[in-house]
Amino acid sequence: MMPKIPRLSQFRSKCMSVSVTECPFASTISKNKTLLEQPTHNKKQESIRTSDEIPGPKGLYDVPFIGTALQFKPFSEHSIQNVFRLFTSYNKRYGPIVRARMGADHTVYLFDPDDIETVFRNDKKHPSRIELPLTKVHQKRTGTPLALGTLQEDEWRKRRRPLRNLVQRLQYISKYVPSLSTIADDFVDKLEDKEEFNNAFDQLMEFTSEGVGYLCFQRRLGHIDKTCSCSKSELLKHTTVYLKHLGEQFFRLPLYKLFRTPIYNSFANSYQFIYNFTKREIEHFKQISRDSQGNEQCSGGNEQCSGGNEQCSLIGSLLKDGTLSEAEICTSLVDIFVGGIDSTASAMTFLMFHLAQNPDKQERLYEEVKQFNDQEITSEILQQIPYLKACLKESFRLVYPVPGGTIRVLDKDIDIKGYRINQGTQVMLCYGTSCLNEQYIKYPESFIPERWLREEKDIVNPFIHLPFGYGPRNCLGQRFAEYQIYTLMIKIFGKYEVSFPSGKDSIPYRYTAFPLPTESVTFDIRKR
Ligand code: HEM
Repeated sequence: MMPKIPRLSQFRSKCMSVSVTECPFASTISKNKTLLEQPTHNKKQESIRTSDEIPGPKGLYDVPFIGTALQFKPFSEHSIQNVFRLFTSYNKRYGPIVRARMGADHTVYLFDPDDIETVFRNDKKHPSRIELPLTKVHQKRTGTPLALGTLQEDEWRKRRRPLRNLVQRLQYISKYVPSLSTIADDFVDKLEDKEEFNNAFDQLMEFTSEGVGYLCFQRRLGHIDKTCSCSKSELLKHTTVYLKHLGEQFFRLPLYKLFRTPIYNSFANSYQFIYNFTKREIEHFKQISRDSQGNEQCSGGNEQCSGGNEQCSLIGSLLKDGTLSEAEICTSLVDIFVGGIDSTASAMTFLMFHLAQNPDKQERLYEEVKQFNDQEITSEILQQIPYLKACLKESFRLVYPVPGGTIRVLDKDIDIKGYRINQGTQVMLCYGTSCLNEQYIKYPESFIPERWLREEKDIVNPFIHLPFGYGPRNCLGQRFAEYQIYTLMIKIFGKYEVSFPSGKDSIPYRYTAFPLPTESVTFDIRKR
């Protein structure tokens, strides 16, 4: 169940009354910053205007495809990999509701958290997402089931239900925390006697693939190699190639629809490798089950099971559930495996960066986590780290994990800011840019984890910061990702002081699906 988010009206009055002198962060923030302004209200309009009247780029910019191309380099300063900057410029130029060309169709961009809330609250039971063109072509040619993220309606519901009952269940995922703790210990052992944590993003991918691999296949993949800083695993190599093509598919001319381009072949080859690997794991599980016939199988809900039991696996639980075919189970495991690698590694890279840049915040975190650093991390410990959770949330706000926000396709007509947006329209909910807009959040440029702590958090509208999405189509792996991040960060920040090499003050990145560093990242580390 998603936690219920209160409506904005319940806390707006409090939010509006905060002044700089009352601000709990006043010591760390310069006082000449603009105060939070009142977000625009939805006013009842006397006559509703059509969506054609929504402000946005017009003329040549409104011509299908050409209009989209003109918004990007070399015709403008914006690049496709940093598309959220284009969204920000729309907001500045046209206001809180904008309509612009995206390919053949129009997309409506919403920036006001009130309006984002309205769309989410009108989400149907089976929210639609746009199709991934490369994946779709691949599925047509090979006949493999489509990924969960691209399914719609009943097909999506059928696939998501058994996964939701396992991967989103606290009790089920908590079983994996001790194993994640061991994996984190192995990872931190690699840093022993080192003064640098080099190639950090790639190394963190090894950690996340080891963790999510354990969730999917109930065994260690051996990606954390103490002797080298970059795993040579074929599986990880293919996953990296697959994720790259997956993320870049929107930014390429879809020539692969006409013939098998080198990019298509590389994508298909990597997918097939991961799929075959997963299929072998399923066969292996079935063989073990046959060999130990008569032993009771654990579907993951067993209180006594630590998650280390061979039979307490996601594969076993999905086979036992029986609603998905074996091919669908295989595809679902691939979805989970690939979904949890670069996403979580990117989140940790930027969290470490923000903490390295803010030593006072890092010190507060150290005080919170130092007591747990030598222990096996348990789900109880993960209830006692509010500051680490706030740090992650704040880090996500500054480097949004998805470019700009999320897309929904409207299921019915909705009236927003006096305009009728018709059923079937693609709507981009731009909370990923609004959370950096001082109209909606105070001191947007500053890293202030404190704003998310219980005492303070209700001064921020929750609908401007949803790093894992919202509603029935939210991120399936949110809980697992968070557990992985918390476990490793406790181990690292409980033992090391982390800083960024002098002379450097940023990590250049670009978005594929997630923000990925464009150059190797190194942190300086000093044992406490
Ligand atoms: C920090 C890490 C992660 C971030 C920031 C993230 C973010 C997201 C977001 C924003 C969505 C779309 C939600 C929406 O449209 O409302 C999503 C979907 C999804 N995520 Fe994650 N994710 C992360 C980690 C993971 C992990 C670890 C897994 C697997 C264990 C995973 C599996 C998925 C899947 C399968 C979907 C598609 C869900 C569907 O369409 O039903 N993600 N994620």
